[in-house]
Amino acid sequence: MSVISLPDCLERGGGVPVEVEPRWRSKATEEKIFVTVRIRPLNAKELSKREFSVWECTDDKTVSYTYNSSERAPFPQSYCFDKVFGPEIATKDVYENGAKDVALSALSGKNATIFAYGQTSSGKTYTMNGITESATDDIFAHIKQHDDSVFVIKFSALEIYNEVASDLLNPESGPLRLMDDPERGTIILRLVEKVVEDKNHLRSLLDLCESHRQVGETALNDISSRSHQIIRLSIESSPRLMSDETPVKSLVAVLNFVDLAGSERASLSHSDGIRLKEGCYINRSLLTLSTVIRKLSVQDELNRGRVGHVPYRDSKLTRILQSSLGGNARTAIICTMSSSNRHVEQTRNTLFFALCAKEVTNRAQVNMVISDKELIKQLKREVALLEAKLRLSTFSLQSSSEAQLLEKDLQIQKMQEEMRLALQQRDLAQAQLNDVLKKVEVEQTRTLVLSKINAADSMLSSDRHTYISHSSDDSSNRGPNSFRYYENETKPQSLNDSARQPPEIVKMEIPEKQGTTASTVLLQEILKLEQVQKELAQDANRALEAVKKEVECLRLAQSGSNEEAAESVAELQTEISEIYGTQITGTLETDYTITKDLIVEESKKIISPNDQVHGRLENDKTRNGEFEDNNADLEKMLLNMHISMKELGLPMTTATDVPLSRLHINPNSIDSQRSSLDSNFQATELYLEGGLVFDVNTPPQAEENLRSVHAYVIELKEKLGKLEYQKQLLASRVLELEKNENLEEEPVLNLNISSSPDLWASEFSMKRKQIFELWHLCHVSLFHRTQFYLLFHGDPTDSIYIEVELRRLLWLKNNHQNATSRTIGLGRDEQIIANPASSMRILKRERQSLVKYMKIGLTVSEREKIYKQWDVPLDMKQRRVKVAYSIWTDPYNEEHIKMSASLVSKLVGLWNRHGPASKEMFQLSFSPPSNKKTWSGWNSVSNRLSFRK
Ligand SMILES: Nc1ncnc2c1ncn2[C@@H]1O[C@H](COP(=O)(O)OP(=O)(O)OP(=O)(O)O)[C@@H](O)[C@H]1O
Repeated sequence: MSVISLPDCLERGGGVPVEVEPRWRSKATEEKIFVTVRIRPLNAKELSKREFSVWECTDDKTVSYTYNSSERAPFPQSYCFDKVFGPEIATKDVYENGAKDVALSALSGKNATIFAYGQTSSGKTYTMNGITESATDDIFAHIKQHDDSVFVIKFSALEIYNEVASDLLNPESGPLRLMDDPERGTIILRLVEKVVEDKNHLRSLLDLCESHRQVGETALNDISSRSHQIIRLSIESSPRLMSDETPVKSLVAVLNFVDLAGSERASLSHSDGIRLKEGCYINRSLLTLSTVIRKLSVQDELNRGRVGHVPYRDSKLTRILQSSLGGNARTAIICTMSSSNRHVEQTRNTLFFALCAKEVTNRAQVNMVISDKELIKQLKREVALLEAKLRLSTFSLQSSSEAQLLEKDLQIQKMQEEMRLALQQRDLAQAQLNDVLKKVEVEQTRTLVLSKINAADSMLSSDRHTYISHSSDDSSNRGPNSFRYYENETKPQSLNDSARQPPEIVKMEIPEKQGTTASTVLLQEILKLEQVQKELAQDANRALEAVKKEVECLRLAQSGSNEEAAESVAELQTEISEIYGTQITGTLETDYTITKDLIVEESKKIISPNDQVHGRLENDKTRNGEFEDNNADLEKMLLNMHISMKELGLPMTTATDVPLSRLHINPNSIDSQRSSLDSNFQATELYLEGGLVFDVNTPPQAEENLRSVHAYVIELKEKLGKLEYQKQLLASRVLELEKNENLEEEPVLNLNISSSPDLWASEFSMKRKQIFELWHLCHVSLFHRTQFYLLFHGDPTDSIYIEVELRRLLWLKNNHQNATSRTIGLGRDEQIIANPASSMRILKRERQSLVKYMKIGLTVSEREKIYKQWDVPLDMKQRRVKVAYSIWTDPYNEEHIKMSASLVSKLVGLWNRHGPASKEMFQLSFSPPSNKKTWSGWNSVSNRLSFRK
């Protein structure tokens, strides 16, 4: 326990400490010195001398001079204080209202000082005795009420007489020495301090001190105090603990009761000698006190918060009361005064002192003494608190740094994002620029293509118009009876509708200007078209290869032994099947299935066991084994060839379906893609074989590819047409073999092909004229004539076809001459073509069809042009009938034949776009096969000829 106890003090310093140094103090509380004024009533002596009262309390805080008061008086007439007690106020009330609150502060650890100031005989001792008694009573009452705490009250007393401090409990100890301690203030050495046991003990001590105090008789006071007396109670309080426990902390405070000696005038007090000397010391010390108070008050007003020089050391009184005057204590001053008119001047001095004291500010603190252990704990807590504050500040600093780093990172990320967006914008701008450049390039290309197309369009305008008119005409115009040779008959039930539908032109219409369309879309479409063209070229190459092989088959069949030819043909046919086996997909497969059945059926008709021809062949077997084998090989070859051609897809399906199927193009997808094309391009069309329509605005390279493929397909079809015609040749060969059934040698086709081109040219011209005459005599189909005429122009490779046609016609002419007898044993077709009447009916029906086609397929101007060409008056009735019955009527007029073929081909769709009829521009197609033929030409193959609308 670090509480400085009395024994410790004695041992340590050999004296009695007048002040206990606390180890801990609370925050100071500033307050003014509590100043009150008490007016003593006139005593008997004063009354006897006819003195009278000139002061009175105008209220509880104001004392006023009441005698001859004048505004012109040099002194204030009224003085205000914290409290003013009149003559009738008891000391107890003065304590309660002017000292108790300050006195009891000592119980809560605050130093307290209560002293009385006034002239001699004004009632200071009288008042302070009562205050001390009341305070001690209250203190002990408090102790009694707070038994949870332990209180230690220590009593000490001293007086300052003639500026000598003496211990009132031990007056023989001599003058007390004062010592200044920087921390503890003024220490009174060897001052006896006694622990107060109880209230009585305290009273006895007080009595003891009173007995030791210096008093003397003066004129003003019989028992005049000639010294300044300081009664000090040191009060320590701590929580009550167990007996073996040491209190952790305690409150320590001192309570000073100061009874000053009264200022006096020697003239009034009649002091002399010792009394005068005492009076001088008293007045001097009081003057110092007044000076300190005045200094403190003035300094407090002018230099608030700053401590200037205060002459505490000028007197022992002020040195001892230093802490109570502007220091760590609560102070209450009771200024006593007599209301007698005789002491007005002294009273004014007292009031002036009181006014100054009222301005002095004290800073009282709670004084606490704590144990070393608790002190260590307290220090540790303070250290921990400081460390926490340090860490907090460090953390705040780090947090601030981290926050700054995070902010920098965010700024970097933001800048990076902005940079990325900027790059995107740059790329987008670059892409837009590229688009613009491409668009310009495409526009230039389009302009170039349009110029080319316009040039070509002038040539093709009539042709295109034909197609467009077919395509755009109201279906009612064509009607179910239009443009088919089987309309008037029962339609074949085995065919699906799509296979029997007239070929539709897939019109790739480019929408009119619809605003800006991305040029990239157009480029993509062009690339797609180029890809399609490549695929078409590949298919065409395969088709060419197959056709070559078929031609080789035929040639092998025409030369060498029959057995070797049959084997070679079989092998080649297998290869052809393999070539096309992987090409037919999608819709073509459906067509292929249907067509295949029809082919088989048709082939069976050709070589049917029930067929009369076949029957005759069967009979021939029995007569000639070699001929039997030969006929069988021929039949197989015919069948295989027919199947192969069907598998090619080109001749056995509609002209429109084949290319789309083989190109794997879905018309719907074309429409959808077409709709996305740039509307800036004018809607024009380029018609290709099979009804596929290509955009004429394709780039030059694409257009060139298209034309190349177009020509190639035409060539393929031409070759296929020749193959078909070869079949006719072989069929006629069969008939010829039947006719020459008595021949023992194998019927070998002797074609006598001229080796010299010049000889062949003249031979071709001669034989073709024969063919023209025979066509006319045998009433051969106009369509067949047209087809043959447009297909063969005298190439050396055409010799075989010319020869076959000529022999067939000769055979037919002979049959016509013996029509009645020769029809027996022939097939239905053969019976028809062998019958001149039937041929004539067929021919008439063809002419009637042409009349109808001229109305449907031609414009008025085109018809008028034809009328002029055929010398038909425009005002003539039935002009179309006249034309239809004029064509193919003069077998000896080359120009007439040329005009006839041109007109028929135009009407039925075999249009020659580039001037004179040529094989390249001849478009051969086959109508859907029919189980029940409604019309028959002069052979079964030509009967299937269909024409484009
Ligand atoms: N308020 C009072 N009511 C009645 N009598 C009083 C009062 N105050 C003082 N007296 C009487 O006046 C006389 C002088 O009082 P007291 O001794 O207390 O004065 P003092 O100021 O202490 O004088 P000194 O300074 O000379 O010691 C005493 O007889 C006292 O009983």
